[in-house]
Amino acid sequence: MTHIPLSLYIHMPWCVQKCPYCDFNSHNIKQAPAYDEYINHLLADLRHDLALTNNRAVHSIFIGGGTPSLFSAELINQLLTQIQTYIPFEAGAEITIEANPNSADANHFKGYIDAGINRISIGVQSFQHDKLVKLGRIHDPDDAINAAQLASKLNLRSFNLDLMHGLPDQSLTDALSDLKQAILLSPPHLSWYQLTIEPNTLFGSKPPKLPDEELLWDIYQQGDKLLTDSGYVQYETSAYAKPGFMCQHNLNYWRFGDYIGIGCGAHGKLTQADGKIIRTVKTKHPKGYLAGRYLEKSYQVPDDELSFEFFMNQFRLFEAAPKMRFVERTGLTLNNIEQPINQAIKKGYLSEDKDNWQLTTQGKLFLNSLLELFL
Ligand SMILES: C[S@@+](CC[C@H](N)C(=O)[O-])C[C@H]1O[C@@H](n2cnc3c(N)ncnc32)[C@H](O)[C@@H]1O
Ligand SMILES: C[S@@+](CC[C@H](N)C(=O)[O-])C[C@H]1O[C@@H](n2cnc3c(N)ncnc32)[C@H](O)[C@@H]1O
Ligand code: SF4
Repeated sequence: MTHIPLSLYIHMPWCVQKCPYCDFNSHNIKQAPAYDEYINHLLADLRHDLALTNNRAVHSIFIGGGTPSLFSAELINQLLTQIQTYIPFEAGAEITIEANPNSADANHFKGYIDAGINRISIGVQSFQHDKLVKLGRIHDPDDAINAAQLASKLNLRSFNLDLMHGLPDQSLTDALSDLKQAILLSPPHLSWYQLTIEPNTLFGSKPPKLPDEELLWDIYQQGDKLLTDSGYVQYETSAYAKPGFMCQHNLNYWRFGDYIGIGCGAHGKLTQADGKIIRTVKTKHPKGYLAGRYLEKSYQVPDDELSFEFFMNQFRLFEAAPKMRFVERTGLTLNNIEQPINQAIKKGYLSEDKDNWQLTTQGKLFLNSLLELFL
């Protein structure tokens, strides 16, 4: 177990304004406390989790939200400096912060790099003004272009642009035009999400009219081809990267690695020395969290759910899956899954060689049926 990489996720739960499609844990900035107070709570929260980490160093860090770029570079510096007094970072650890693309937030970029950040993920969503308005975004296309250009000039290892497609009133040309603009900015990583309507959002209660299935399929097919022709490799349904620039933090989640989760609503997964896998869930609402009630619950993943959980994560990735990774990260043996694996191969969802399993095109298309075999 000592070989399982350990990541750290840090949640910053405030935004200037809630976007009508967003179901992430974010709250209005008007209710935010002094940000340095929150930093102190994050550190206290981390101290409680240290007992579960078995003295491992941190392999990657992701500061997500909400809108982490509301935090000044000075506070991010304090946070990362303090964390290192508790837990060492591996040499070359990827350290990402998410940023909204308005100029105030972009002004923080340079200071973030001085604080140790080496990857910035910018929430662009679209480069078309009318789409941004429909999405309730408070930035305009030029802000996004400026933020991306700034990121590309700074001494970062990588930066990412988040784009969404399947937007209200979006044509194929609109969607491809967003991608073309993104490609011109040459981000090493591009996340391209299809807009989903989430129940607990404004769009959930008042759904906008979205492109029909046929158009969505065309957007996906042609967008994917455009990205591939431009040198991006799709390594997960929504994740594209130039070779060598896959997101180490997300890769660790999907390879069933371990992670500490601190901050409002953050999730963690921590394998213990005896092989038990513990999941932690932190208090979602800032009110409870700021009162010092960090941990909402923690529980052990039952043995009979481990293989499903492993494959649900691993098969999001299109890479070959090493069989020994299953053994190492679940503590189970290959005998435990011989029957479902053979069925998956028979149905054409998987192929295998001595050391690896490989998801087939059929497997990608019928992922749910494949995963059900492990229930
Ligand atoms: C937590 S948000 C982070 C970034 C930052 N707060 C921002 O909005 O710029 C992560 C990303 O998830 C994507 N996302 C959020 N809600 C979505 C939805 N309903 N459907 C598809 N993608 C969504 C957006 O691309 C967003 O940038
Ligand atoms: C949807 S992903 C976007 C990643 C981005 N596209 C990139 O490549 O950098 C990030 C979001 O997922 C959520 N998230 C990630 N890890 C989490 C964890 N351990 N606990 C709670 N939320 C998490 C947060 O809302 C975070 O802002
Ligand atoms: S999409 Fe980003 S800015 Fe909008 S509410 Fe969600 S976390 Fe906040």
